[in-house]
Amino acid sequence: MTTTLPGKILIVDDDMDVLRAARLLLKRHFEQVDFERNPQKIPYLVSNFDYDVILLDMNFTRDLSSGKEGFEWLDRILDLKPQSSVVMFTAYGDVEMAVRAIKAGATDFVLKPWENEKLLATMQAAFNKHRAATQKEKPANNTDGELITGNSAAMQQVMDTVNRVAATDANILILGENGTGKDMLARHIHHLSQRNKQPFVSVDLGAISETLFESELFGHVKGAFTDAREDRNGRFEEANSGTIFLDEIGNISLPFQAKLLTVLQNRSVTKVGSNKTIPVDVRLICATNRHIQQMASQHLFRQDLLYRINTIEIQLPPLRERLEDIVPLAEHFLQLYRDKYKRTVSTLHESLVQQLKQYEWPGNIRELQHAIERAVILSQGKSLMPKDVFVKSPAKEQELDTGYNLEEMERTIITQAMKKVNGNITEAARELGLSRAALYRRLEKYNL
Ligand SMILES: Nc1ncnc2c1ncn2[C@@H]1O[C@H](COP(=O)(O)OP(=O)(O)OP(=O)(O)O)[C@@H](O)[C@H]1O
Repeated sequence: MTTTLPGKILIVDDDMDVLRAARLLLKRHFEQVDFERNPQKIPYLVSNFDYDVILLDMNFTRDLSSGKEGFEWLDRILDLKPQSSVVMFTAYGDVEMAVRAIKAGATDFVLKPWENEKLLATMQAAFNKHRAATQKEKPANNTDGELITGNSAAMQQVMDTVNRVAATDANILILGENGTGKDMLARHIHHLSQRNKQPFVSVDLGAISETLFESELFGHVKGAFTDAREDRNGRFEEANSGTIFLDEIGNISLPFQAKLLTVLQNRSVTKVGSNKTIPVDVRLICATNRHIQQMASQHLFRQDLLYRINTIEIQLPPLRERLEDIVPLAEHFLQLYRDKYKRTVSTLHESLVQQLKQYEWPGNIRELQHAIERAVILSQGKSLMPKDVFVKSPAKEQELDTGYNLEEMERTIITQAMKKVNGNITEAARELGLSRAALYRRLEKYNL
């Protein structure tokens, strides 16, 4: 079972190979991924479907490298739906063009040929941003954000620490696998702190390109680079007198670690293109899913920066080590989505409770949340059953147990090969001894 975000994605590109490969990757992480070769269809699609993120090519056929068409379509999309999250897809590593696109309202950009991880991280960040922006419009009684601590000893210990340190200004480093609730805990700490009337600014460092790092965090002044037409505050200034949450801190390069350290030591920022320092008063919370102590001992993460950020270290346990919390969390999500989707399902069936505790939950709480959301949407009875939640039996996923049905065997082998190479079509085709085109045909045939 892979983690699927409940998002709708649209990819618009005139290159069919790009569309297929990007869709194939994103389909495994988002609920719905549509694609379109003809940009003229954009107005119809954007007006009629609520897309969370649109991945938009900058250059269609008319003028191959100026990006002009991409800008025109970006404008059109934002006219139709100003809240849209648009990620620009460009084959030309032109930083100026990317910065211009972001100034024109795009959320981010990705260069072609892309790295799967990078494209995915960018799309997930754009999705989160779009959901955060649109959720602000929901009524205040929305309970999406309620923190469930459960009964496990591991979580009790975490909450003891949180309650003791939240009101102080101590810097906190939250460690834990993906989906364990680091972001949610950071917000909770801010909420318990004396700064809770001030801003909480969350920055996903893993999703910011190196070229935009400084400008995004520290701001820039007019004229600092082409298209910097006005002064812009960075995220540190936005967080002034509140809390700044730096997520994926383990992902930044050594030169940027040095820049960040300077800001933390001096408690001031300098905008790109300026030499004036601006004092900032922020409480710092950082998070990472990486083994940061080990990175420090391998000189991949600066030890002095680590000392700065981990005054208090909180380790969030993975869900498989919080077995007692699985049912309270599942029940919480059941209520949440039952109300949201106006369904009648009200309990977890006993057989499901057993399976929920046996499954490993590699995607942690996020995976559980999405599994319950999908199950509630599809549910028909009063109780959620194992088949509603575990679309495939988790224990059998790895096995090649298909009898002698050739088509089934081919499907299974292709699925395993794709998994092994993380969805890289060229490598999978090589593994399977097929051409890329032959592999594409089979992926389409089996709807993989
Ligand atoms: N204790 C909790 N109670 C209720 N929901 C939770 C809890 N912890 C996490 N969630 C939900 O699980 C999802 C993932 O949580 P969150 O984004 O905080 O995890 P994360 O560790 O920051 O993930 P990543 O490392 O991938 O950024 C969110 O939708 C959040 O609402």
